[in-house]
Amino acid sequence: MINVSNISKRIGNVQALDQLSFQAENGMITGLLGPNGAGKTTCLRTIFGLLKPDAGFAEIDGIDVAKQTVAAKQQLGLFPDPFGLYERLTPREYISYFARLSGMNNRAASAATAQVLSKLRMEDIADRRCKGFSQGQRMKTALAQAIVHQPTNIILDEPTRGLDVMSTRVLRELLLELKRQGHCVLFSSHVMQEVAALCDRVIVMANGRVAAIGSPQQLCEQTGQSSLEETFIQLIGTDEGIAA
Ligand SMILES: Nc1ncnc2c1ncn2[C@@H]1O[C@H](COP(=O)(O)OP(=O)(O)OP(=O)(O)O)[C@@H](O)[C@H]1O
Repeated sequence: MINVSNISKRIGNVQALDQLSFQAENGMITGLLGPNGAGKTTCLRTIFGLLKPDAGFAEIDGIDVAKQTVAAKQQLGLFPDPFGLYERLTPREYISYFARLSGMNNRAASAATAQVLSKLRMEDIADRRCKGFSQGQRMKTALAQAIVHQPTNIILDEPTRGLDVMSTRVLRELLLELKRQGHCVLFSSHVMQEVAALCDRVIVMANGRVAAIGSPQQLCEQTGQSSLEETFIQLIGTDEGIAA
């Protein structure tokens, strides 16, 4: 479970996060939806311990990220940019390298790598070099890297940005599978339909703040709108920077 409590963060002259609070539960997909500049990336970077909040705190399974960063990150996986894989390595080499970086010895890293390769049904590509991989194969490798240390929680920043339709579908299936396995999945997006199709709960963000929280259906009910598009426009005040 991820708990964001009253986080504020100023970057230069911009109040990127302004008393932001929400929870993302296990066994659910939670979406952070907001227009460009809403603060989504800043929020995820703070949860991952890359940025220190000016006020407030983020907890991963009850562990304060700023105070016990290493312990908190053991329960957290960050989905990396699938376009930045080490091309000369095979997925098995790449994933086990990251498993060792997370503190596992060679034997544990090999076992964890084999397990995640099987979990994501990647055995057929496990020992091929990543160079030349399709987007879907890259994405599976990137996701395997994020979850090889078996974190309960996974965060993804705009994971479908730049992906083709097929790869987007692969990623959606993978996220739903992680949810079924009881993981807490938190991802950011500015694509409305993606959030509506995948998320159990949506945190609508604008100007570093929570504009509304609820399931897609609850958000429609709250605003009295029948379409999500109208709902988000009403909540955020504009549709600029939000994609259908
Ligand atoms: N390193 C930085 N230097 C200056 N301003 C920054 C920096 N990082 C973030 N900001 C500002 O903080 C605000 C929030 O940015 P953030 O990247 O978190 O938004 P976002 O919701 O992820 O947007 P996008 O959908 O465009 O990626 C923006 O106004 C942005 O310009």
